[in-house]
Amino acid sequence: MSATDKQKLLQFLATRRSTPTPNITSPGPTPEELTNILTIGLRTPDHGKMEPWRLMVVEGEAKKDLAEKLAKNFAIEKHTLTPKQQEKLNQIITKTIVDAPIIVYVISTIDKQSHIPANEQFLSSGAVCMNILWAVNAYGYAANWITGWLAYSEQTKKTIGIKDNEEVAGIIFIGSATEPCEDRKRPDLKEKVSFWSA
Ligand SMILES: Cc1cc2nc3c(=O)[nH]c(=O)nc-3n(C[C@H](O)[C@H](O)[C@H](O)COP(=O)(O)O)c2cc1C
Repeated sequence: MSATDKQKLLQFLATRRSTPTPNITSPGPTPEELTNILTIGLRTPDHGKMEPWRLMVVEGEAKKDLAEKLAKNFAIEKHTLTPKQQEKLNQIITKTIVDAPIIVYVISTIDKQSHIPANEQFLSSGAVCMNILWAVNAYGYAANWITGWLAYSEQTKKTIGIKDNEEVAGIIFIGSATEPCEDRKRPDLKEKVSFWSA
């Protein structure tokens, strides 16, 4: 890799950021780009080569079906959420799901009998989510990784076909940003990094 390419790559790594879900709209990746994004997503560290994850893509008409089913579940379960959570979810169910061209569910498939700890299997799914964000952003598209009720509602898990040994690690909304977004406050290395000494 040339020095210029390295600089460009490092600049990308240093500045990549998510886009708020209400600001994600069309266009999204082409089918070929999506295949590359998901391939990069699954090129992920995985203790024991277990591949303890699967991906479910929701796009096109399927998003409308999902939005309708989620709206029904939400009506039943929303009393368990704070007013602020309800407002945010309502926006996602009624608008963002329809606006964002592609939604990817990253599902952790945990083998509890394995000698690889369950939390390591789940961590690998987190790495898949992060890799998908890198790949989406590298193509110049916008994305956001969310969970909350959409990932944890028992009724919704049934709706989308999450099995007993599975958990949703992330729901990645993918598309283009309606407007440039400000970066958020980033961690202070002095607070977060220490150097161990005996
Ligand atoms: C596991 C996980 C779950 C998240 N769930 C939500 C969520 O439900 N709602 C939300 O507004 N943000 C959620 N976030 C935060 C968003 O992804 C946020 O946009 C992100 O932290 C921004 O960081 P970035 O700009 O470095 O990508 C979650 C983040 C992670 C890692």
